Amino acid sequence: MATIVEFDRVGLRYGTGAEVLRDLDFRLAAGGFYFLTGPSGAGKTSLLKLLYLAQRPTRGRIQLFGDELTDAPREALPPYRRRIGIVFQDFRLIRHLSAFDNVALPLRIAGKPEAEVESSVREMLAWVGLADRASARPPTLSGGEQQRVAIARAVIARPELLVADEPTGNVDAEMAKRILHLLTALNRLGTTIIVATHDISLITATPGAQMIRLDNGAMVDPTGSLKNPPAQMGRADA
Ligand SMILES: Nc1ncnc2c1ncn2[C@@H]1O[C@H](COP(=O)(O)OP(=O)(O)OP(=O)(O)O)[C@@H](O)[C@H]1O
Repeated sequence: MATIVEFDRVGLRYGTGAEVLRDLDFRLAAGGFYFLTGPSGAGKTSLLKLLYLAQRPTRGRIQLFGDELTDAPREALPPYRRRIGIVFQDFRLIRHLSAFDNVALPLRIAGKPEAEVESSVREMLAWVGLADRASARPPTLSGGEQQRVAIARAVIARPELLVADEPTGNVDAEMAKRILHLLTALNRLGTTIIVATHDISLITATPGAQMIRLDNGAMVDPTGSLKNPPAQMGRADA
C-alpha cells in the first residue's frame, strides 16, 4: 500500500524550549484511518501541525504525498495544503461569512460550479444537523455548532488527507456518532484520516483503525507496525 506520510526521526521544539516532539519515526498508509491519542500536552496538536505544514520540524525529515517537504520553500506549500482537510481544535471559521459560505469555501476555491456548491453544501449542513443555521455567522453559533461547520468545511471537497484535532470535543454522543460516520464514509472514498482524540468511544467504534500513542513527545508503538505498514492495514472498513 502506498505511503502518504513519512516521518524520519522528526523532532520539534518551539523557540529555544525543550523538544516537545522527539524521534518520531513512522509511516501512514494511503487510505488508512488513524487515531492519535495521549495525555494532555503529549504533543498531539504539534504533530498535527507538522502534518498540515503549519510548522516545520527542527530535526529529521518529513515526506507528504511522496514528496520531500522538509526544506521546501514556503511558496511551494499551498498546493500541498489544498490536498489536506483540517479540523482545527479552535475551529478557525471566518467570522464574517455565513455557515453556508464557510462550508462552501473549499469547493469555490476548487472552482466548482455554483449549482454543485449549493447542493453539496445544503446536503452537508443537513447531515451535521445545521440545515436551519445556514445563514448564521460563526459568532452567533454555539461551540458545538461551530465545530460541526468546521467539520463540514474540512470534508466537503473530499481531501486526500483529513487531519482533525478533537473533532467531537464539543458535541454530544449522538452527534459524535454522526461525525464518526461521516469520517468513515470519507475514508471509504479513499481519504486518509488522522484524528487526535481523548474520546475512547470513537476509537472502539472504529474497528480496523490504527492507533498512534504519544507520551511526552515520543511515540509509544509497542508493535512497531507503523514503521512498516503491513498489507492489511488500511481503511476502517477493511
Ligand atoms: N506555540 C507554542 N509555543 C511554545 N510551546 C508550545 C506551543 N504549542 C505547544 N507548546 C507546548 O508543546 C507541548 C505539546 O503541546 P500540544 O498542544 O502539542 O499537546 P497536546 O497533546 O495536543 O495537548 P492537548 O491534549 O491538551 O490538546 C506542551 O508542553 C505545550 O505547552
